[in-house]
Amino acid sequence: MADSLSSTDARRAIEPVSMTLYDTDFQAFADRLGRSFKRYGFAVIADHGLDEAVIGAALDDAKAFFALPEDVKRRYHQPGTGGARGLTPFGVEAAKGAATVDLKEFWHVGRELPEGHPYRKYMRDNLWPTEVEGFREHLYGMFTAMDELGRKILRAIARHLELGDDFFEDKVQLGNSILRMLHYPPVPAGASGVRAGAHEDINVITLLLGAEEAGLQLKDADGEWLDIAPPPGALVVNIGDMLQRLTNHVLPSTSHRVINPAPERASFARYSTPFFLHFNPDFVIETLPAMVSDENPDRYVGKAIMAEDFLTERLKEIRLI
Ligand SMILES: O=C(O)CCC(=O)C(=O)O
Ligand SMILES: [Fe+2]
Repeated sequence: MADSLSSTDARRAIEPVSMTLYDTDFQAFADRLGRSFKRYGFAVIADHGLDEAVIGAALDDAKAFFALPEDVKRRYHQPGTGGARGLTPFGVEAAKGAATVDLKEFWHVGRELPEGHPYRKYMRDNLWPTEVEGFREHLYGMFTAMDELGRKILRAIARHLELGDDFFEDKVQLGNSILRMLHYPPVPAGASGVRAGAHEDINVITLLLGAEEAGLQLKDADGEWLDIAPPPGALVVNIGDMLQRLTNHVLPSTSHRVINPAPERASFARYSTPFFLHFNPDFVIETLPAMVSDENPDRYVGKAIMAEDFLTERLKEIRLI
């Protein structure tokens, strides 16, 4: 019998693009990726090449941290700071305009900058729990790996948009990017709220691992919710609002959510790890002239905004500041 919560049919499932094509036929990779983004706002990348040991170590440490007693975990919560670093406890974040909070807790790792760097005023120091050995090394290793892969993927997006392959490099190389280690605990029967309410990501692109545990859905152009069911180990990538805005919606930022598990998976936790790749804080987001046409007039005339100001506005909306 059809399950009304899982609406994907095979014809509409996102076809994975293999990262091996990146080296053998970059243009073909860029085109396939670009087509998927234009169609769904999402792409699925197989064979991403991230070191499994790096991913595994970070994930094990995150699981160990989330298993600590609540009062210990809460020592790493800094209320009112945008949740930029450390723990955001269960029951704090809510999707923009949502009535209920999301059924999740998460840990944020950000970029580390040398003493005296001008961007330090935008980036707080990371927090590192002393209870989990190796946490700092493993989590920052994962941050660095995701940051590099994200910049590599942006080269393909730039190729697809015909901007010059290194277009994004000097705009994101010190971006205010965030690695989010997410924990969705088991959902008790009759729980109110959802794991993650419908939202769009704020940033440039998001790289997501761990979405093979069911629940992630995107809202298709016709309003239908489609399951995103990546093959094991694949990377899900989506366009965020900042890139949608820069490209005048040529690349769409698509609404997505994580629905609660089916009864047979309700006693399982879900762990996923989005990396939110951001622009450098002082990059000004202003419609690219090449993305404006008669059919697609500039949607943001006179609305140039610095990446950091855009982020602050949006964090207020999701109750993080
Ligand atoms: O957990 C997931 O699969 C997606 C999470 C997500 O969309 C987010 O944290 O922005
Ligand atoms: Fe998201």
